[in-house]
Amino acid sequence: MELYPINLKLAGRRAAVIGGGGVAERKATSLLAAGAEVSVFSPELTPGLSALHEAGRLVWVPRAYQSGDLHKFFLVFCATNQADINRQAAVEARAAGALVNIADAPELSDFYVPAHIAQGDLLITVSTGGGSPALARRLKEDIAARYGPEYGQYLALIAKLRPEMKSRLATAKERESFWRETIDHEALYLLKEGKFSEAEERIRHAACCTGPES
Ligand SMILES: C[C@@]1(CC(=O)O)c2cc3[nH]c(cc4nc(cc5[nH]c(cc(n2)[C@H]1CCC(=O)O)[C@@](C)(CC(=O)O)[C@@H]5CCC(=O)O)C(CC(=O)O)=C4CCC(=O)O)c(CCC(=O)O)c3CC(=O)O
Ligand SMILES: NC(=O)C1=CN([C@@H]2O[C@H](COP(=O)(O)OP(=O)(O)OC[C@H]3O[C@@H](n4cnc5c(N)ncnc54)[C@H](O)[C@@H]3O)[C@@H](O)[C@H]2O)C=CC1
Repeated sequence: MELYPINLKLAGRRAAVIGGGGVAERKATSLLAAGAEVSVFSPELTPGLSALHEAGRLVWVPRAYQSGDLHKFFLVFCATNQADINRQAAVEARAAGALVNIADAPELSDFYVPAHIAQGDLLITVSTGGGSPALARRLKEDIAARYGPEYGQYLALIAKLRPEMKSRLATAKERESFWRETIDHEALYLLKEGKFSEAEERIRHAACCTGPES
């Protein structure tokens, strides 16, 4: 089935994770990284989830999931090792208006979590449509080796220039061709070498030599 790719803003949004095992920990960790308010319903937690709870990063409801638990959540992850409980919780969550991910039932889920790498605001995701999470993970590792932190730094520099170029270049068409032509491998190389000010200088120079008059 064709999936629709979308990157969600989760700051201040509530997410529930049912279950406290390894899968729940992976989901809770990436939710927290995106700024979600996470509640975990589970009689037990992995050491990693316990540490997050002790650090005040998430709410732990220390018991089995009960019907009535899932009001007012934007996302719900059903990640216990009990297939029937996961399905029951999913039905309740969806009826309450949440989007639901069921760890052991892709076919019943509203969305899948892709493998991802983040370098600053650069986010690269890999999905196999549920066909092979192991392949998604392997591709992610290959991509992470190819696109290092210098890409996040480069993005931060050119993102800063965008408002300026918007006022300098009058039409969307001009801006489009400027940005398409401006990806600069030399600047990326300088960033990789740790030469931040040289890279910034180079990017600024390319931008300042462009304008309606040039
Ligand atoms: C459908 C989906 C639903 C969802 O969870 O969103 C789903 C479902 C299932 N995964 C299972 C197993 C494994 N999952 C992983 C790892 C990851 N799984 C993730 C996502 C997804 N997993 C969604 C589809 C994503 C896509 O489109 O490909 C990643 C990418 C993201 C994340 O979880 O954060 C994360 C990589 C983290 C990273 O980046 O490192 C590994 C590998 C490993 O751990 O090394 C294994 C063992 C090897 C294998 O099976 O491939 C099983 C049990 C199968 C069984 O019982 O045999 C099911 C259920 C089923 O398939 O029925
Ligand atoms: N989607 C994915 O990425 C993956 C999914 N899976 C599937 O995900 C499920 C969970 O896997 P793991 O975390 O490895 O399992 P696990 O056995 O380590 O953890 C299960 C957790 O669920 C809790 N639990 C059990 N009954 C509960 C209830 N009624 N209410 C609340 N919590 C309850 C347990 O206390 C435990 O913390 C399995 O069904 C597995 O097949 C496995 C690997 C990856």
